[in-house]
Amino acid sequence: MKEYNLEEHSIVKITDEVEISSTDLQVYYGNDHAIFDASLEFPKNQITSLIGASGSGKSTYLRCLNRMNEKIARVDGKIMYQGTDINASGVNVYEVRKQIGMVFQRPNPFAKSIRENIQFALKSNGIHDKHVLEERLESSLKEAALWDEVKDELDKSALELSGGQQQRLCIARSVAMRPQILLLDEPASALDPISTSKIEDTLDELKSHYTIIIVTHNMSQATRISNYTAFFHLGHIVEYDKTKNIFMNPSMPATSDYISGAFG
Ligand SMILES: Nc1ncnc2c1ncn2[C@@H]1O[C@H](COP(=O)(O)OP(=O)(O)OP(=O)(O)O)[C@@H](O)[C@H]1O
Repeated sequence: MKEYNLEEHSIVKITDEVEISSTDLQVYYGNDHAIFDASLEFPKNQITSLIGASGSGKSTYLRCLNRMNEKIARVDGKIMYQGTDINASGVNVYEVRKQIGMVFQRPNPFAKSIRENIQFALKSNGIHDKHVLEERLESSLKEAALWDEVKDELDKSALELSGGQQQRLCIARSVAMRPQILLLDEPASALDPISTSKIEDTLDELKSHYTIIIVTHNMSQATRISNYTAFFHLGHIVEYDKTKNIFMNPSMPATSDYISGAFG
């Protein structure tokens, strides 16, 4: 692979309202420095894609945004959300994760009914009113575009759903908590093209209510769904801009080489 000057980068300041941002974020796994000086601002109610070759640090960075890394890595730097640094002492990690939900690469529903998958976390958070629980069940499944397919079998095991339906159930489970931000780590990479397209349509609908940050290896997907894109290389954010600029007119040689398939 060609060597690039990683001291140089091109990161736009966004003009839209910022929902969450990182400043000079560093992540270390033991002695390995995995993320270098990552400063980014994410626009509210829009979709941002994180792209880059395998091992470039996309998932590590994403996981920092709701403190999923804190047991496995050392994280320095600030992540500001609603005026608070989420890593500051005294900040409750469970509250952070209620506001900033996460959907993983492999669908991971609980081995419970569809209804329980949605209502379990709500009940654990003190919501026991049956009317509220049923309303959240229906609204979340509708938001994740799954309601019409499952409304007559809500007590069926989630494990009997297809992979694509399971992933939409995981999205519904996240939105049931009424977060502000949804983080998704390659949510469609294990799915067929039709299920992928349904997930993309769902995300497009969801962005009017949620700020969405998605890791994807699929550059056509980033082009189709995201407003902004950040390109990662060897733990550095090399370029961040509106998606159309990243793909039509990249500023940095590494971005240009990556999107034209020279490596990755
Ligand atoms: N739990 C971990 N322990 C130690 N090192 C890790 C851990 N997770 C990731 N790394 C290292 O951190 C670097 C970034 O990995 P990361 O998974 O964030 O990259 P990525 O761009 O998301 O890759 P992929 O696209 O393959 O998922 C890599 O060198 C990886 O080996």
